[in-house]
Amino acid sequence: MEIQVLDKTFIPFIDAEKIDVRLKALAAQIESDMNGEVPVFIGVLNGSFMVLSDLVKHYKGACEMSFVKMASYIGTQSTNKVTQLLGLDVDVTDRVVILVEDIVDTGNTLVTLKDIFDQHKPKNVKIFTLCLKPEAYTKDIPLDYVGFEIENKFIVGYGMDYDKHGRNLSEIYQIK
Ligand SMILES: O=P(O)(O)OC[C@H]1O[C@H](OP(=O)(O)OP(=O)(O)O)[C@H](O)[C@@H]1O
Ligand code: HPA
Repeated sequence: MEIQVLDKTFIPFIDAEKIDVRLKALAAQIESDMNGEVPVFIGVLNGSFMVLSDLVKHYKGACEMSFVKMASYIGTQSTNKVTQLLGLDVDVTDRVVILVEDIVDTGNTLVTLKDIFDQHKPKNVKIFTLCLKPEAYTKDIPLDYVGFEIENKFIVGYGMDYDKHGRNLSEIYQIK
């Protein structure tokens, strides 16, 4: 059934059961890749709150988790855009970090995040994303765990917003 979010109409795209089945499979894959390591799952707010929660429920091994948020602001010079990481409260030195995203689109967010995390000298940074738009992603950071490769159309729900709305939808919808 079509839904309306603000001024846009969306159609059902990935249902809750399909998301759950995929997360369960990926959690098992991560577990088998860990070889006894205790990973630190790091969700990137706001969008990743649902996916991290549901992913770790399927992860049966030992793990830690936390969330971070990117903060972009204009510096003293109007062209000087600075991006900062807020909330990293785990020492990730020599740890296996799994960055958890709801979506990788252009990859701009990911490039900045990966740079910041690398400065903390982790053993390894792996990238998890529930959705990937391969036509839009032109960066060369390898994506280790991808839930769904999707076409280059705007989606909403399951944590993802359209102008701050629609994050609470339990399924993913695509713009009509
Ligand atoms: O690959 P990109 O083109 O960089 O897009 C992906 C990013 O965009 C969204 O976050 P957003 O910055 O909208 O913040 P939000 O998570 O609070 O919605 C999403 O959660 C990713 O972090
Ligand atoms: O398609 C999208 N939907 C919601 N948020 C996003 N951030 C990047 N791409 C998207």
